[in-house]
Amino acid sequence: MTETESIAYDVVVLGAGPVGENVADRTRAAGLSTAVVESELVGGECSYWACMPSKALLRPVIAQADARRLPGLAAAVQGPLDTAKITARRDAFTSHWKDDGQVGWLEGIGADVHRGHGRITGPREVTVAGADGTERVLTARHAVAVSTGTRAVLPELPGLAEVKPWTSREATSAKEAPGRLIVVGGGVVATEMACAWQALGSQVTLLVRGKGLLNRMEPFAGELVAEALGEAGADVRTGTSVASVTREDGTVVVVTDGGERIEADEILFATGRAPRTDDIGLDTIGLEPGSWLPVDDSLRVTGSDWLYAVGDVNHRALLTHQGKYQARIAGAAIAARASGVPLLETDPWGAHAATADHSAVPQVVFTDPEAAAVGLSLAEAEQAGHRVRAVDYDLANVSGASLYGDGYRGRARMIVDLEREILLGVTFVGPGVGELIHSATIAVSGEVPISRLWHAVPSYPTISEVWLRLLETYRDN
Ligand SMILES: Cc1cc2nc3c(=O)[nH]c(=O)nc-3n(C[C@H](O)[C@H](O)[C@H](O)COP(=O)(O)OP(=O)(O)OC[C@H]3O[C@@H](n4cnc5c(N)ncnc54)[C@H](O)[C@@H]3O)c2cc1C
Ligand SMILES: NC(=O)c1ccc[n+]([C@@H]2O[C@H](COP(=O)([O-])OP(=O)(O)OC[C@H]3O[C@@H](n4cnc5c(N)ncnc54)[C@H](O)[C@@H]3O)[C@@H](O)[C@H]2O)c1
Repeated sequence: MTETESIAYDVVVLGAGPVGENVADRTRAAGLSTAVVESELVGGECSYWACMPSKALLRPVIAQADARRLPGLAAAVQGPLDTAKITARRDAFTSHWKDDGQVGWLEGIGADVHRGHGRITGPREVTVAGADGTERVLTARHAVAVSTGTRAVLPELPGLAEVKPWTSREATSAKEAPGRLIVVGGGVVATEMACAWQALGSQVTLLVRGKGLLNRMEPFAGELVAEALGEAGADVRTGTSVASVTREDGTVVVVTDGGERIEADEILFATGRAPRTDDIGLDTIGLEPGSWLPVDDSLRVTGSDWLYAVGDVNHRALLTHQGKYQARIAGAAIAARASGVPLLETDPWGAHAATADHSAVPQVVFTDPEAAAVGLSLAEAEQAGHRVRAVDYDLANVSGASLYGDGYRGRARMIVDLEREILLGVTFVGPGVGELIHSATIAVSGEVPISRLWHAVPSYPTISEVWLRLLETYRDN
């Protein structure tokens, strides 16, 4: 028989990924009693099957590629990577898929962790079904925050389930490199995982249905990454779709839309994400199960005064750092409303408005070379009706870049809003540029005028001197 317990809180957070954890952090800091519901591991996709394990796999790959561009060091790093040691280090970064540390952290801030599958069962009510058959009804005096994230989407190909394809979960947690790996997709997961597993010992074939990789960034980002993947030995095929896939005697067999047959040991589908909202009780409150949850800038779901959707699940920006930013804002908005503040600071850039989601989202793709961007690309800026100029610079001509590695290849672009003389977007592609993007994020989110950027002097000889070159190029052309 099911035993039901009922507990009242100020706030109930559904989903304890990085975003749910941060909502709880802020509501607890405001003195609100907070329950956090988690059906798998506290820490979410990011900690166990996404950001952390993928970057732990990629870090030695990038370090080796950098070292190979330095005479005197290159010879010392010619051998293959030690995949077993790298996956062991990756396992340590995922705490061996145990969440005691993160549970302890949540308990340390005074949040109650409820393990089990949570479903909304009415206004301000979440029912948690525990694995042991228990049921707890959690009621929220002020807010329910949904931060249930996403899952991988697989294309509808007949017999795909029998092939047992990899999704991002298997690609980030595999113990060994498959001899041959087909990667389907041209987005961030596909390019990062193709780069990682090619270097870790697989022969990778990347099947991209579109014209190129990373198509949300400036076109040169995908071009430079594709070129480097090819040089690393991967077979990058653009304009290629999977017509059928089967597993024959253990071997994966893909037939492409062009009729080519490709064999592999494993196949990874990195073909996008869907919201984990199909089984969280949205129908009980008049919302569509399986849909992304649209929100206002305080992260409150359209039409509701108690339901918030934070992180991946609202589809604003599927990135951990951006979800955590939203969590800080949602937590502050929940706390302000709970304390009866009559007017919230919801104007652009106010304390209760996730304004950066619209105009200043940064992202780093951790491939060799790295691709990093913030704000709008040229195409996005033009589409939005801005009068803009794209200013380009070849990173190879920056002293700091040529010192960084011989034969340095990279490119930078800034998008100048010609009306306001501020930057709408910046993209850097090249080895070592990931750490540069925050300078651009400050320029874009701060709407720093070009006239003032001249006074932000980059140190010599760093790759950051590209800032000076971009300003000179803008001034002189
Ligand atoms: C391979 C890969 C690499 C990535 N690398 C990066 C990166 O380098 N940098 C970056 O910024 N972003 C990266 N991302 C994106 C990043 O993982 C997500 O943006 C981030 O995890 C979103 O956090 P979240 O808390 O919204 O959701 P999630 O991390 O998905 O967490 C949601 C949590 O909710 C739980 N949950 C779901 N439904 C229920 C329910 N009904 N009841 C109880 N609990 C539930 C889940 O178990 C999960 O723990 C990567 C993504 C992938 C796939
Ligand atoms: N370093 C990072 O910041 C990082 C790393 C990984 C993932 N992420 C985030 O996670 C999210 C998910 O990434 P993703 O790469 O899974 O999704 P994505 O939406 O970025 O890319 C999906 C790719 O699959 C292709 N595709 C979709 N359906 C297909 C089909 N049926 N057949 C062939 N190709 C198909 C698309 O054209 C696209 O190239 C992204 O928003 C990304 O920003 C971030």
